[in-house]
Amino acid sequence: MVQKSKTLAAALPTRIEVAVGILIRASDGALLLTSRPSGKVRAGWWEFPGGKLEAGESVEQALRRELQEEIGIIIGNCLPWQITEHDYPHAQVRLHWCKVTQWQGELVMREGQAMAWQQLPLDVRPVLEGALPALQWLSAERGLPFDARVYATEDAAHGA
Ligand SMILES: Nc1nc2c([nH]c(=O)n2[C@H]2C[C@H](O)[C@@H](COP(=O)(O)OP(=O)(O)OP(=O)(O)O)O2)c(=O)[nH]1
Repeated sequence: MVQKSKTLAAALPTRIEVAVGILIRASDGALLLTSRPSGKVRAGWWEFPGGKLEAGESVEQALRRELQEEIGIIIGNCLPWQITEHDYPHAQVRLHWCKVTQWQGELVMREGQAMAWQQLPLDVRPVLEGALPALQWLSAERGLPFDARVYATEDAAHGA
């Protein structure tokens, strides 16, 4: 039994820790979505900006670094919100969701992404499945209905 558990543990892929920022615009509560750059898995799909934690980094440190590197802003706050997990064929991820309401600098898409300020329900498609729980909770917070089926469909048009 011991040997079997060890083998099983060795076979399980490591869960990847990801820091994700929900940027909320003060004037109207809009949410920032960005498209995944070419060269990445699911290129062109829409997501909230963020990325993987590097060794020794906290969620806030990783989010601060990723948002500076990818969209050119320096965040002023990082309010931990939810933690979710999702299993993709390419990776098993743990998503650390933070709300961000203050930042400095102009948004610059440094990896050739597209960006869109969005109200719920989102107009952009397709959206990463791993982001759907966050969209569901955000919708609930705003008293809005949520239907996961309208997101993440392969045949839906890209972008709005
Ligand atoms: N940023 C972000 N990642 C998400 C969301 N939903 C979701 O499932 N993910 C997943 C997709 C990826 O498997 C993982 C993020 O990894 P990534 O490859 O984009 O990270 P990264 O920017 O550090 O990229 P790299 O250095 O490996 O090129 O988290 C989301 O809303 N935002």
